[in-house]
Amino acid sequence: MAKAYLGLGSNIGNKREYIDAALELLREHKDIQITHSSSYYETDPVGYLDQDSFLNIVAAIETNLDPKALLSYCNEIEQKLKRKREIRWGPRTIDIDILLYENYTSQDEYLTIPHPRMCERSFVMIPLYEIAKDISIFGHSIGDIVEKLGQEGIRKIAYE
Ligand SMILES: Nc1ncnc2c1ncn2[C@@H]1O[C@H](COP(=O)(O)OP(=O)(O)OP(=O)(O)O)[C@@H](O)[C@H]1O
Ligand SMILES: Nc1nc2c(c(=O)[nH]1)N=C(CO)CN2
Repeated sequence: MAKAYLGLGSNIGNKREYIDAALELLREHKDIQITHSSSYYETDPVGYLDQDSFLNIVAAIETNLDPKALLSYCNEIEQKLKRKREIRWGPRTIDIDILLYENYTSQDEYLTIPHPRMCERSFVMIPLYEIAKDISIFGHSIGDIVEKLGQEGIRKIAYE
């Protein structure tokens, strides 16, 4: 089994329902177990600013799928939940990114791991830090990365 971390985000419609539906579809796969999931965070949009705030979480999984098969299942979930690609970094019902997959690295356009923009995104790093306090990415400890990013534009939501 390989350990991987997924970043999930939604900013259209009932954002929490989309995130929860994606988690459920991940759970339904026989080769994926969700071991931890972070709190939900309301986050200001990054990259393309003229859109609603996002709901973001990070989930830790154990999986027998290889990275490409995992990506293709994540894409399948995005399609099921009616994700449309219209504007780069624009609004979406659901987005699932593979952030890390064991010590695996890959750099092709179809799949780059670690996710190339993760370290500059507080909407990824803060929830990731909540469930993975001891990891390092590109030789930097996650605690240092999170401290540098700060807490601006991200608010933890206290759902029941
Ligand atoms: N680690 C990764 N996780 C998910 N998709 C990836 C990854 N690396 C490359 N990709 C590729 O990126 C393509 C575009 O993904 P997507 O439309 O979700 O980008 P985005 O979420 O809008 O932007 P960003 O990549 O900055 O998060 C996907 O079709 C996928 O093949
Ligand atoms: N706050 C926030 N901003 C984003 C997000 C996201 O999930 N949250 N995803 C993007 C493309 O992956 C672009 N911008």
